[in-house]
Amino acid sequence: MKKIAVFTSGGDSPGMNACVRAVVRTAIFKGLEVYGIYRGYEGMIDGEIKRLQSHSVSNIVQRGGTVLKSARSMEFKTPEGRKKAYDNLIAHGIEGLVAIGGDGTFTGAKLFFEEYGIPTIGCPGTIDNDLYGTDYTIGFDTAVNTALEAIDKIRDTAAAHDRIFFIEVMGRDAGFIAVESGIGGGAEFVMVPETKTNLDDVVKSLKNLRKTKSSSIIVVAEGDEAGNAQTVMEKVKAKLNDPTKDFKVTTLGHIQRGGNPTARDRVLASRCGMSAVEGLLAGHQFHMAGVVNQQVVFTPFADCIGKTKHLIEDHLKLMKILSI
Ligand SMILES: Nc1ncnc2c1ncn2[C@@H]1O[C@H](COP(=O)(O)OP(=O)(O)OP(=O)(O)O)[C@@H](O)[C@H]1O
Ligand SMILES: O=P(O)(O)OC[C@H]1O[C@](O)(CO)[C@@H](O)[C@@H]1O
Repeated sequence: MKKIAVFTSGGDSPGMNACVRAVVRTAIFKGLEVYGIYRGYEGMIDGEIKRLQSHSVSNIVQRGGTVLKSARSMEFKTPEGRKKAYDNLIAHGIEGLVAIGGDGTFTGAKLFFEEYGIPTIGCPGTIDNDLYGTDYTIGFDTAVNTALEAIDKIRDTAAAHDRIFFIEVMGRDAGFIAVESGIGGGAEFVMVPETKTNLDDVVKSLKNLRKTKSSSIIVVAEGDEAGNAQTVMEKVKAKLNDPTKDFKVTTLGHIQRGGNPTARDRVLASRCGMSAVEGLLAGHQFHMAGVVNQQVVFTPFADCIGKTKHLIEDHLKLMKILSI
């Protein structure tokens, strides 16, 4: 293998740049030519492919977002789009790919490999942490810390005004950000898509808490089956039916996706990037390079997207015990 390309796809996540840098520098170290594909699969289809040198990735390890840009490409979901992408890769002589993204990115990569046979290694780049085959995804730690900082600040107002705050964090299908920011931020309740929320329990717990605490923080993952933070707040407010209580909703939104990556994310990203190139050279073809129990592990895309990564049981237990 002489020429490889790297791209970032799906939602950007802090640490993607550190990962790109590691891919580029490892590839050069190993004597390979390395190319950057801009705007994910969209750029693969449009032929936005440029040779990268070591200096192309200088001064990016500390930056959020992605210098290669990202996109959600509808065209890549079509056979015609994928054929165009393949033709562009062949025109550039690219023999291997490193895809940095989440489960959607790996779903596309698996299909593309099955159709065209270009070896592809994935790096887990998503703030959601919802990928099987790695303990943590690149960007998750930064996102949790951003959410935590916001929760700490909101708590000041909640306490000063005796308010009940519903704080919405990201996670369409996964509650990892909600649970870890909830534990770290001392939330009274966390609502996540993985477990069914009984709103009567929330109300009961708020009533009990009122005897000892005058303010409360409830962290709601955006994909909770009971609804988003606004919907949940309205339902709980109606059930609690206490006009003396002041309810507020804060949606943290995309602030969680940006910012300088934490040390943990930079190290994880660098390690996954290096391992992806080593994996390609070792003959892996449709695997994600993740880190499990401190060790690099190559997991087939089919498992990364097909198997469920469960929330840590102890974290859920902690939420119950610590919020009394
Ligand atoms: N079934 C599929 N077939 C082909 N390509 C796909 C498929 N699913 C996703 N993709 C491609 O992968 C891209 C990235 O997927 P998606 O937008 O779901 O983000 P992601 O990788 O899951 O990241 P995040 O977790 O941050 O949202 C899609 O825009 C699309 O181009
Ligand atoms: O920026 P977009 O495309 O609206 O995507 C938002 C989604 O992306 C994520 O940040 C990562 O998958 C989710 O948590 C969130 O629901």
